[in-house]
Formats: sequence, structure tokens, C-alpha cells
Amino acid sequence: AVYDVSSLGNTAQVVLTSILSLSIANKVYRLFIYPHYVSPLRHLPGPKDHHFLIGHFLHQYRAGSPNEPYVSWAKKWPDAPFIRYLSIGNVEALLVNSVAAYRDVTRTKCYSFVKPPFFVRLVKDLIGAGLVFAEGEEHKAQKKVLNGVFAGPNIKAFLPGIQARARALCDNFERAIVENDGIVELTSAYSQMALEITASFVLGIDLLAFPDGRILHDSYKYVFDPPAVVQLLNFIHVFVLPIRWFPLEANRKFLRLNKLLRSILRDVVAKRVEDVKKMREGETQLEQKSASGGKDLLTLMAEEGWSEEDMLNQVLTFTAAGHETTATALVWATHALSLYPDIEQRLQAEIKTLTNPDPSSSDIESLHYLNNFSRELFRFFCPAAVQGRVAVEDVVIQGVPIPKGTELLISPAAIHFNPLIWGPHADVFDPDRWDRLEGDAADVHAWGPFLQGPRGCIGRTLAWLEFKGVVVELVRRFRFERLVEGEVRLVNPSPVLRPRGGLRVKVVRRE
Ligand code: HEM
Repeated sequence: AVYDVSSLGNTAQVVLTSILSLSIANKVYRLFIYPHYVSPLRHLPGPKDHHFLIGHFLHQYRAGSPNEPYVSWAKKWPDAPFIRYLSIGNVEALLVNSVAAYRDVTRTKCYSFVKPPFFVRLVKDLIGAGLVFAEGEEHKAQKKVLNGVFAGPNIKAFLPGIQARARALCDNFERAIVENDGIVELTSAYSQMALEITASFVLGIDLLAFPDGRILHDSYKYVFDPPAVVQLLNFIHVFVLPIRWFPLEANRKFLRLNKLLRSILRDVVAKRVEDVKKMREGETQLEQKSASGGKDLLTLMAEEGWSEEDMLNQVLTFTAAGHETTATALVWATHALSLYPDIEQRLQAEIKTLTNPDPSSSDIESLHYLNNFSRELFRFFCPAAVQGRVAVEDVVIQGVPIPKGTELLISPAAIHFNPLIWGPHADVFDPDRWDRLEGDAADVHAWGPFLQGPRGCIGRTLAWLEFKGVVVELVRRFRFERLVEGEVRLVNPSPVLRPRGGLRVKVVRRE
């Protein structure tokens, strides 16, 4: 048989050209036609000053903080349940803007949404495939078991360990008063302390006494909070081109420390499995229980018979989710204390009424003004700045039909600074507002630092006790003077509300 090869070439050319034309037509449709003329969301209120290709990405990227565009849009359309904007490629996104919409997205219809695939790609590799990334039934099953260590009595057992670490931090501040005129950088100081507390809760180890403690600390820091160049490389690796394997020093260091971190933690996991087995056989008591006060997460998982790989993923995730957020909240608390002397004095007067040198969790809980201060702090300086979601099915929320695949953004600050919810003084730091909440502000869904509903923060009770316990120790011994004039510059983009280049204050001993 004789084949006409040139006609095959022509067919291939025609097929290729058709595929290319279809793909270009699809891109043109998605970029210029669908969002502006077809989408059912196109009539929702929202900013129209987008770039013709990358939507509002530049507004987000160039903003002074990760919240700024959303807060300003929320002020412009305060009564809309959702505000529509465009992200890269003119993909439509909805900012959750009212208390009722927030309640539906985070609670009533929470499982109609999942974490966005780009977030999963960017972060899962770094912080392990733990609870944060589980969805649907898998999420419910994991959370049910893991909740076991977050019950009140178990969390309270960690308080003495929290207080001991807070006091060690205060001793460092005392040294800074002698050696450095009291000037301290808060983000690194609190981050180290919070990592020690988180490691004791998640892993059941005392990081300071742990032989690989320093290495663990440095690797955590580098992998979870990498320098800007590594962040950029991670971003390019996920979105543009897999460059993590390129022979660059930043890549090498990242991969080395990531591997080291996992190998140290793998050993901790394996040893715990062994310990739990021995304990079951009645040979030994688990030291970790007494060392950290209560039962740690790793021991719980080992007792439940989880696989070592699953345990490794969970401990990575929990440590990442637990320590930087709490440390950041403490940075802003110290900043607020330096900024508002009247509030600081009222807080100090209340804390002074504690007669017990080692206040119990109920002593701390009884401090009414501390509670108001803490709630206001998390409203005003919400540490977890944004949470993304994607609809996995068509869903109607507050009368808005949201098609499957639509991206949603939760910016707690957009709700926290909305004057229709929090009143005309929403921009004022006022702990007393918590004594006179009314209307929407009195709804739990108006306050979202830990996210409400089934996907809300599992570590909330620990974080709350840790935050307050540390504030009590700090305020007992010191007051703080601000060194930065004007607004604090913030890291952006960032999922956490962090001061750019850290935050320095002057620590002054109370007489
Ligand atoms: C001030 C401290 C903290 C803040 C502000 C905070 C905030 C949040 C927020 C907003 C979420 C929801 C994220 C999302 O769905 O996109 C979340 C989830 C989570 N947090 Fe926290 N968190 C804090 C402390 C902790 C601590 C101490 C731990 C554990 C030791 C922890 C572990 C987690 C985990 C595992 C999730 C995922 C929960 C789930 O998907 O069901 N967090 N946190």
C-alpha cells in the first residue's frame, strides 16, 4: 500500500490549528466576554477599575497591607452580601461582606466550599498534608479524632508550661534592659516562644532540652517563614515553572532544611509510636505527658494507630498553623499596649488584682477587661488576614446564585471594619465596645479571627489561653514604649498580618 504522507501532515496541521484556535477563542471568551457580558455575577456590586488582563491583582499586590483593598471595598458597599472583583486572568472572585453571608459560607454551607487549588499547591508541600487540607468527610473524620486534645481540661494542663516560657521571655527582656537600653525586636522573640509552646503541645517535646532543638527551630523558621527570595522561588515553582530543583543556593538551602526538618520529626514520630506500644504493654509511663502537662497531639495520634506518614503530615501542619499566628497576635498586643497608655493602665490595674503568682486558667478567664482587650485586639489586628475558598457545587447564598468553581475570599478585616456592623467608630481601638454590642456586631459571625463554623480553628482554645497567659506575664513586669512613629508598614502579600522587617519597641521595667 502506498500512503500519502503529505496528506497526513496536512490533517495534523488542521487538527493542531483547530485546537489552537479553539483554545485562543476560549481564552478570549474567558478574559473579555464571560466576566463582562455572560456571568450571572456580573451585576453584583464591586470595583470596576481592573486591569484588562490581570483584574484587580495589582490593587492587591501593591496595597499597603493584605487587607487594604477589601476594607476599602467593604466601606464602599457596606450592605452588599458579596463584593465582586476580578483576579488574575479576569477570573471572578467574591469577597464575603455581610455577617449573614459569612455565616452561610463558614457554617451553614461550609462543605459547599474547599480550599483553592493554587493555595493547596503552594502550601501543602511546605506544611504537610494535614487537617488544613482535608476536605468533606475526610475532614470531619480527622477533626473528630484530633479534637480530643483540644478539650478544655487538657488545654488548661498546658498553662504552667506556657507561663514558664513567658517568664523565660521576660527574663530575656530584662537582659535587654541592661544590655540594650530595653530595645527588643518582637517578631523573632515571640515566634521562638510560640514555637516552643506549640512544639510542647503538638509533639510533646521541650524544644530547649531536645538535642536537635536548635536545628528544628532554624529549619522551621526557614521552611515556614522563608526569606523573600525563597518565597518568590516557591511562587514561581508552583505557578510558572518547576524551578525548585535548579542549582541555586536558596533552593539548596531550602531543600536541605526541609529534608532535615522532616527527618528529625520522622524520628520523633517513630519513637512515640514505640513509646505508646511499650506503654500499652505496661512497661513504661509516657514521659511526654508529664513533661508538657497534658496529652500532646502526637501521642493522641499514636494511640489512635495513625500511620507514621499521616502523623508526620499533621505535626508539620499543626506546628505551622499554630505558632506564627499566635506570635503575631502577641506582637500586635504589645504594639497596642505601647500605643494606648490609658488602655494599658486599665489592663495593668486589673492584672494587679491577681493575688496568685501562678494564676490558673479560671483566674485568667475572670479578667473581664483582659477579655475585652483580647477580643478587640483580634478584631483590630486580625492575625490570619485572608482565607480563600472555591465552590465545589452550585450554591445560593443570601439570594446570590454562586456557580460551581467560583472563588471566594474571606477577609475578616473587611467585616471587622464595616461601619454598618460595628458602628461609625469601627476604626477606633475600643475594648469597651465588647460591653455594649448590639445588632449584627452581637452575632458571633461578626468576629472572624479564628474563622467560625466546622472549618474554624481547631487550636482556638489553646491560642486564646496562650495569648492571655503571656499578656498577663508581660504586663505584670513591663510597660512598652513605641519606637516607630506613624503607621507600621506591613508585609504584603501575606496570609498573616505581619509588620515588615519586624517591630521594635522599648521595654521598661515596672517599679
Ligand atoms: C492566634 C492564633 C491563631 C489564629 C488567629 C488562627 C486562625 C485560624 C484560622 C482563621 C483558620 C481557618 C483557616 C482556613 O480555613 O482557611 C485556622 C485553622 C486552623 N488552625 Fe488556627 N489559628 C491560631 C492558632 C492555632 C493553633 C495554636 C493551632 C494548633 C496548635 C492551630 C491550628 C489550626 C488548624 C489545624 C486549622 C485547620 C482547621 C480545619 O481546617 O478544620 N491554630 N486557624
